[in-house]
Order: sequence, then structure tokens, then C-alpha cells
Amino acid sequence: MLLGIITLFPDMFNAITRYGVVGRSVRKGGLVIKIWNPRDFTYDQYHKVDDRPYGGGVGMIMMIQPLKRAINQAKNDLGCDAKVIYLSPQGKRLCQKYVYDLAYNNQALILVCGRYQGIDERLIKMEIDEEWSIGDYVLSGGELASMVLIDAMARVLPGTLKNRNSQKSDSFFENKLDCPYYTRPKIYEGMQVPSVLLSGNHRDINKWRLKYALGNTWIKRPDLLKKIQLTQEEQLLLTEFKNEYL
Ligand SMILES: CCN(CC)Cc1ccc(CNC(=O)c2csc3nc[nH]c(=O)c23)cc1
Repeated sequence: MLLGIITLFPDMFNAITRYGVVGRSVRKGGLVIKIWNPRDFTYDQYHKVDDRPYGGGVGMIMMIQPLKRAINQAKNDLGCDAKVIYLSPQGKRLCQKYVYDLAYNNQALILVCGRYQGIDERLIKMEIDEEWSIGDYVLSGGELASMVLIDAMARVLPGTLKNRNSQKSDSFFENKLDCPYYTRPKIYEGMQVPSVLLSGNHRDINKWRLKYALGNTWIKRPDLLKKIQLTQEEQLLLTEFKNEYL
């Protein structure tokens, strides 16, 4: 997948291009990330990229021209059918199913990261195909949101995660939270690991994990439970969990 990033802070993206599954995917070439800085597309001596908003108000707005030139350069380099996404507080709220859609339905994406109070509306009208937000809280710019999107897409792209089932087990893939996990030591300050996990009986272990994933979801994110149709077995397990819990 080809990713073009338009940002005033290119170095921020070292945080994902150098580490972890994204870093590996970039090194292996599964993910190609190219970055353009609008400041490099200014011709005035101060390399101006922002200006005061017409009509007054706090903060500054990113100007059209440097962004437009940077986006055009990215389109030329990545191919003109690249979809242009603007990360913005006004955007559609990102969740796992949209991560899949974006990762699987686009050969190339250009991610425009805003700073200050945002960008000139005319640039949005002219150049932006889709606006996306990562949640209802206020960040300082679009860079962290872009990195969240890139990390989530990299995990679902073929060849990124070693064992495919870890993607399958990414619980948001099935609208369920994870079950509890344990590792050595077997006993810590008197607290034991549930014995079924030490039994080696994988049928019982999977059953226990499904029961506690459902129980966890019922306790911590009941809203997710409303979205899924539980199987007969899952309903039984959840009832068992509730009876033990209450
Ligand atoms: C809340 C929007 N605006 C109110 C006047 C101001 C504003 C705040 C923060 C920003 C910078 N944020 C992003 O660029 C951003 C890009 S994606 C995103 N997702 C969640 N929250 C976010 O703040 C963002 C831009 C405008």
C-alpha cells in the first residue's frame, strides 16, 4: 500500500516507521510511506504556511497554496487515483470496519494533517475526498491521528502480521473484548493462574477464554454486546459467567 503524508512535522512519523509491525512492513516494502512538508512548497522568504482567519477569531488557519502544491506533488508521485483524506475533528469517527475498508479498497492514500485551528475550507472542497476523526477529544494536529490510522491499517494488510490468526484474534475484529491473559510466574503474591489454562486441554481453554471474553465485554463494554448476535453456546457461557459474577 502506498501512503503519502502531508505534514508540517515529518519527523513525528519516525514513531511508526522505525518500530513494530509498521516499521517491519515499511522495511519489507509492504507499506510505502512518503512524506511532503507544505513548508517546502512556499516561495516567500518566511515560508509562510498559515495566516489569520478572515472574520477574526483565535488561532491561525493553514493556507491553501502550500497544501495544494504538496498534495499535487504527492498525487504525481503516488499516482493520481490516490484518495485524499483529511484527518480532522469534524471527520467521520474511525472504527475497525472503516480501517478494513480504507486498507483494502485503496491502493494509495494521501493523508493531510492539519495544524493550528484547521485548513482553509476551499482546500477541503477542492482536494479532500474524505474527512476522518479518531475520536471526540481535541488533539494538537492530525499527525497522531494519521499514525493511529496507519498502524491500524498496517495490522490488517496481508503480510504485516506474522501469524494471521493474531489479526483474527484482534477482538475488535469480532466486536468482543479480550479474555484475561496470564504468564509466568504461576503464583504471584498468592494469586494463582486459573487452573484450566495450565491444563493443556485446548477445548476447555478455548471455552474458558470465550466465556471470559464475553463476561469482560458484558462488564466493560455492554454497548459492543448489543451489536452482535450471540450463538447458543455464547449465550450459555455468558449466563454461566453472570451467575458466577452476581
Ligand atoms: C474541536 C475543533 N476546533 C474547535 C474550535 C479546534 C481544533 C482543535 C484541534 C484541532 C487539531 N486536531 C486535529 O487535527 C485532528 C485530526 S483527526 C482528530 N481526531 C480527533 N481529534 C482531533 O483533534 C483531530 C483542530 C481544530
